[in-house]
Amino acid sequence: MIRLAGVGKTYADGTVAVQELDLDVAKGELVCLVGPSGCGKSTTLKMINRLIEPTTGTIEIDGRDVTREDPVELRRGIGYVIQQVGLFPHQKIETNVMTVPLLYGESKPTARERAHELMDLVGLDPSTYAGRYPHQLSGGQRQRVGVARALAANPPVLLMDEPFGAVDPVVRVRLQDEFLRLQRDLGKTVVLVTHDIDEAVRMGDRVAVFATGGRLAQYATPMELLARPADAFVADFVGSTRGLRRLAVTPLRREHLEPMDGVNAGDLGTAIGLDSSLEEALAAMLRDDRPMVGVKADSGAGFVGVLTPNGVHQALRASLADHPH
Ligand SMILES: Nc1ncnc2c1ncn2[C@@H]1O[C@H](COP(=O)(O)OP(=O)(O)OP(=O)(O)O)[C@@H](O)[C@H]1O
Repeated sequence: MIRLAGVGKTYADGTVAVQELDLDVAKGELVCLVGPSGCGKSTTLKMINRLIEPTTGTIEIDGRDVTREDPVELRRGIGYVIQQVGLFPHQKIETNVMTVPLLYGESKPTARERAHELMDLVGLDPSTYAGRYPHQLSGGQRQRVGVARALAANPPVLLMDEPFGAVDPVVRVRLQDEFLRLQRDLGKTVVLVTHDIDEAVRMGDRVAVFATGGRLAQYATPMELLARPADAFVADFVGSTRGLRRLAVTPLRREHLEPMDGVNAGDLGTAIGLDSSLEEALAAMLRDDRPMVGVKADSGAGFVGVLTPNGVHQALRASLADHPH
């Protein structure tokens, strides 16, 4: 869907922001670009929608060279979400979101209807928020408006630059979850820039780790990245606690459960679902202060087994085996 080949950017003052970058993003995939400050993440993103022109290489979207597209046309097919949402301060939220449909020649009533739909989609009740002004919203709510506006033209591609950067950590996680849920239905092709490795491994189908000087150090699934960092730079960047992070991206597996034989269901704490991560499983054991947690296929059903810390260990090891060198 998006293909960067040999892409480089050297700014006029000689700063090499990105060098020889090859990166492909499949249709419907969410890719996170992560790395320390100044490593060329935003520059890369802005080259995709031609806010910045590359010095070398080619960028294709759906097989079409973006440098040959009219930039205005190009950007219609690409939603762009930035940290400073860039809402018009003197216009109501509704009007802010309506801007894009109006731009496409929709009538006012249709544009308004579409704006309300989009507000609903991002969890802002139009009956409460349509008439408010940007300063009357929280940072998280403003961010949602930014996402709604970026989705207004129903673009197949979304570029997001630190979209959840301006909010506190709790709201941040909530926005991440909301966006992931939305993305499950929308299936956009998304490139998301973040400096936060936790955000990258939570959100990304694949994660591109950039090193200073715009070098792509590793491009892999979150699990691979955490289990097998490509070099010392990536290992350092994902941190010495990467084993803990792996818990969050490793699903529990039926084969690592132990049978219920001899376990009294009444002795178990709150059950977890078969679709839980190992992190959720361990969290449940710690919360309920039990040495095991009961697992159910769905909340109404009976137990399929119990997971113990030993099972967690087995599951982690098995996930490593899935990702050989
Ligand atoms: N217009 C410009 N002229 C010269 N150098 C620039 C320009 N814009 C960015 N740079 C430099 O290019 C490098 C990459 O910048 P970029 O904004 O892409 O990094 P980033 O990884 O997104 O950083 P951050 O996480 O801090 O936003 C930096 O060294 C930056 O100082």
